[in-house]
Amino acid sequence: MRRLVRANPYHSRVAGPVSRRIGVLFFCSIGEMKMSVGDGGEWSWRRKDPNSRGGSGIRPDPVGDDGGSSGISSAPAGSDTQNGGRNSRIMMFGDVPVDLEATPNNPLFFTSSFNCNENPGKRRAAQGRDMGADSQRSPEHCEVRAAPEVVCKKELASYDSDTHRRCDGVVNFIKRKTQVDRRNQETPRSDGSIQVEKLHTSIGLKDTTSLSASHFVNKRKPFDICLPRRRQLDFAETFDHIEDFEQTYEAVQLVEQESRVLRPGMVLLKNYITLREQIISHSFSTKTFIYFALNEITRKWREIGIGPGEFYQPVYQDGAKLRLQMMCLDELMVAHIPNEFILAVKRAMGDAQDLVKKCDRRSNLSNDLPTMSPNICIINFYTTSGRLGLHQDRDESRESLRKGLPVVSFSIGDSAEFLFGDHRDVDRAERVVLQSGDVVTFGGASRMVFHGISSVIPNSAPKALLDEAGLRPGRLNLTFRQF
Ligand SMILES: O=C(O)CCC(=O)C(=O)O
Ligand SMILES: [Fe+2]
Repeated sequence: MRRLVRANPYHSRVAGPVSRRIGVLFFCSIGEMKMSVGDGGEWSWRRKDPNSRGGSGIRPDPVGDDGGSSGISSAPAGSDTQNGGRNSRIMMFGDVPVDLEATPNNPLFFTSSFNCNENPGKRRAAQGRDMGADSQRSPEHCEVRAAPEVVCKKELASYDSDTHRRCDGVVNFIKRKTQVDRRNQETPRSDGSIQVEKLHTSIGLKDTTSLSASHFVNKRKPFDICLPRRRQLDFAETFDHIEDFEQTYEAVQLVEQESRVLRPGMVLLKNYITLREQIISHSFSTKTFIYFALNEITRKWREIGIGPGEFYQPVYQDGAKLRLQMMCLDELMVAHIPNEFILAVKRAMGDAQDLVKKCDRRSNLSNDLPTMSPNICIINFYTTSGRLGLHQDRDESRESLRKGLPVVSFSIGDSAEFLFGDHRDVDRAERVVLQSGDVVTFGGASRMVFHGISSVIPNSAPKALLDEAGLRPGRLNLTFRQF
């Protein structure tokens, strides 16, 4: 772990008053802490059944009125018309070997985070916990959706024996899924299910397969996190403007400036990106992290958008559209996590650990906030109406969850209200505003903390970020994890 230079303005500001820190720690220590280890070990990012809302909480349940968590990307529909009514997007970088074990009970794509053949009552209860009206959707959705996944498993087996690396499995799989979707004709039936007829023989799908769950409609123009007509980020040019950017950026840092331990294992580094810049000038900095992130992500997004992985909007069997958008990534489009991101994450982790230690000298970091090596990066983009329901991040391996390896989350763009707590209960959750440049780390005793975004605060992004980088109004969030 690379250590922060100690003599820096950041450190004089990070810890905050002792009384306050103790208050936070005390409060948290008496809270009920659930450390349930769920389906760790399964790769289930963005593969959750959009109809299953909640489940074991593996993926976010976009708050309240949203259609649950998604496949590779999700975008709850909202009032934002600028992007066609979608209010969040997700994409993923990563370099994680994935063991794909598709079975009818554990299909790989769009699966629920709970077992499809599990007690339907239990599942329904889980779905209904905080999901609003849509929670009464039929649990069969999950079961019948196993069909294409089984097909894909077959495909995958042969794919694996090709030259492709095994770790491409997820992506290969998704590609197959995309092909299945394209080559099959879907006809709604009177009972609400969908008859799928094979149009292409090489896929290996049975002649007809019933699907009662969501399917793919409404292909749209690709989403771009930068506004139209903006030039693509040009690094050389960008660096010329960096001083201006920094000044403006700092000027709009409005709210609390103080980094602090939010609860055991959960650290907020305020205004971190800018502060880092004051300290490190000799290497890739976190200021450039913003630009780099935008550049990388925008580029990837565009690549993906024009490729086969277009967004689509699934529908319920009654025709209601899920309030999210999904995207399938092709293997060619999976990006490794740029090294610069990894460095920035490691530094942030080191600084968060320093803060924990500073607050409690007796802290044992390997328990309280262990170090992780990021190999997954999930990128969310929230437009100004975006939000994300309280959820636990439990998609990582059992081992990773058991060790409490932290999630490190960077915020860029508009500020947002971040909720966190021991329960999936908005009323009981604590709140903190995350601004552009803030980093939140949660591991150790907070690894399974419920968290979410209740709102994005419009017009709160650093102006320069919009002007210089052309970022669309909204919030970009990058979470790094170790599988
Ligand atoms: O946007 C955020 O700050 C949280 C994102 C998150 O919790 C997730 O992607 O799992
Ligand atoms: Fe999360």
